[in-house]
Amino acid sequence: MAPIPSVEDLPHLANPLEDAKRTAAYRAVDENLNVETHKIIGIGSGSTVVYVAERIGQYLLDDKYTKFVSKFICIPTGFQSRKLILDNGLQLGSIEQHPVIDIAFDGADEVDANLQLIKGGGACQFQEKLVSTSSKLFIVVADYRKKSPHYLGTNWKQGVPIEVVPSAYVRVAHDLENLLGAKKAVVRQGGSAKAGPIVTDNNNFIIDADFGEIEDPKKLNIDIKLLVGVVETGLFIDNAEKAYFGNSDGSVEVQSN
Ligand SMILES: O=C(CO)[C@H](O)[C@H](O)COP(=O)(O)O
Repeated sequence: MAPIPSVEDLPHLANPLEDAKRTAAYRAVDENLNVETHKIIGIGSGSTVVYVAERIGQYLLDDKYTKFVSKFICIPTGFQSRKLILDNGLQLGSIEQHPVIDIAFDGADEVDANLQLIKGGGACQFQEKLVSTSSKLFIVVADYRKKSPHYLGTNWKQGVPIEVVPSAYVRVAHDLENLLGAKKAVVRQGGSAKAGPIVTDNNNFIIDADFGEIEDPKKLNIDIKLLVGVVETGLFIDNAEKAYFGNSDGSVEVQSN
């Protein structure tokens, strides 16, 4: 028996930002996961959702919850999240087998006051969108830096991540700049870890398109989706139910519509 550690008694992590991420994730799980009624769980990608999987893994080890949590089927949003599920002893499933998800948790790059999101900093937004829009309840976990002071694009300056079919990247980048007014649309590179573009879990490329501050994310999302060659955008519209923002002082702000 390993009772679930209470959020208040946790030893500090290496830095306050990690503490903020962990507190947000643990509270999001504790306050939204219903072990008796939820069976199919979506697990997103990024550094904050690591603590979501960790918390659900703690429930699994607590005798009070084992019988429920051992029956959970967790649906990943990519390679990293598959590994998180397995490393925490949870059961892995696929969205083909479970197209309706009870609850999904994921991180975000920026969240506005209406709970519209930019996602895809980790290049997983297609599968993240597939999972979050297949979920009856979608909960965002983030640290305080992700809360937008105004429009999307105020804090997240890297641009809207857009997954594109590789052969269409020049055409899409051109259309983003010339038809939709992006200031810059660049194919994301692998950096020192890889020569050439990043290839997503679906074998596509990512274009980061800088639209500055985005006044109407709903319209922009539709406009981008209509471009030939676009697989999915990193604008998550009218999808999230709540966002948990962890602060470095240990407090958590919960935003809901
Ligand atoms: O969208 C994502 C990956 O594609 C991530 O959820 C987003 O980048 C947030 O990551 P982190 O929790 O590390 O800040």
